[in-house]
Amino acid sequence: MNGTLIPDGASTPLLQLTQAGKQYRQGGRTVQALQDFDLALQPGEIVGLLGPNGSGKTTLVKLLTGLCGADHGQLRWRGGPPRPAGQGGAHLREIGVLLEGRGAAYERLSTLENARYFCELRESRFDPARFHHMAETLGLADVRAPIRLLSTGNKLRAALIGALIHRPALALLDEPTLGLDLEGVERLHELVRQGQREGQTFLISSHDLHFVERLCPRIVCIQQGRKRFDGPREAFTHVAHPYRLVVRHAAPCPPVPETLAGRAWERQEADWVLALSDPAEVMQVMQRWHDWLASSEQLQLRRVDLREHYLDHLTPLAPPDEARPAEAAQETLA
Ligand SMILES: Nc1ncnc2c1ncn2[C@@H]1O[C@H](COP(=O)(O)OP(=O)(O)OP(=O)(O)O)[C@@H](O)[C@H]1O
Repeated sequence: MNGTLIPDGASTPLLQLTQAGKQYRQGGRTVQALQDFDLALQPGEIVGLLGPNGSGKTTLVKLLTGLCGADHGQLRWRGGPPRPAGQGGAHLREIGVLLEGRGAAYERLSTLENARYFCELRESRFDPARFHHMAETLGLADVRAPIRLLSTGNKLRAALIGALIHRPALALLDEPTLGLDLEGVERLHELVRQGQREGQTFLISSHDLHFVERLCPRIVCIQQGRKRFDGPREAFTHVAHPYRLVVRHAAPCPPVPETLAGRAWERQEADWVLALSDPAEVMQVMQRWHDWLASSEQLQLRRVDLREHYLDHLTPLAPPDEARPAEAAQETLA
């Protein structure tokens, strides 16, 4: 797997969160931001945290950094005794955090002064060589200008340096690509990989699917405060039936060949859509229903992309007793 450090599943987790829960009050209403949330992070892992807006990602990051308390749940750090989740403690010095694309940056200071300041705050020695190497890796040239005068992308670079300068064992990066240009994203990749080579653990929350997919061997998906997926990237991106045959046709769809067990045409607006596994299945359907396909208004064959697959993962399943409209509408030509 591209030469990166593969965590040993049997080692003691750097961090272990169990059964964490957090509610907020919003006016007269209660919002369950996190529910029964378990998470173990191994040393040297890069984990991508995905979830729609309001799913609880930032709450999780805040809870791990003691910025918000938990209603219940426990946290262990380096296999130590369990403590109530969401509390402060000495371990916080070993954590670096970027929250909602912002982080450790006082805007009246320069990037250099800011990094020094945050090192002192965490009782860590400031290493000028590391600082200049980080600035160079991220492509930030003017490290002496006040941060408030920098562009949005460069403010983010300054905040990343402030968050990571003290070599935190765990880096929590919430939306680290917000406002970064393409080159900046590549450079951030490099910075994270360098950190991983030094044994750092990263939990990266982002809406940038391609960034997460390229960088993170493990994906955690959260929806409505609950964990919906936690596993290897390959399992997350694996699609059993990756091809979509999309047919625009006024006439009813034909029956699905028996060999495509369990699958059905789905009605998506004006189109009939069938999920297929491989080119052999595509050819089978095309040969069998040649005339129907040939008389269609439009015919398209495409592969499911990560975005679509991600939405499928996160779309709540319809209750079993609720017939899906496409299936209900399906008729046969036979
Ligand atoms: N301080 C707060 N007071 C009240 N409700 C809050 C507070 N912070 C978050 N929430 C609510 O908790 C839920 C989870 O929010 P959170 O910010 O953790 O989600 P998120 O996944 O980070 O969202 P986004 O992708 O939009 O940043 C949302 O319903 C949000 O409205």
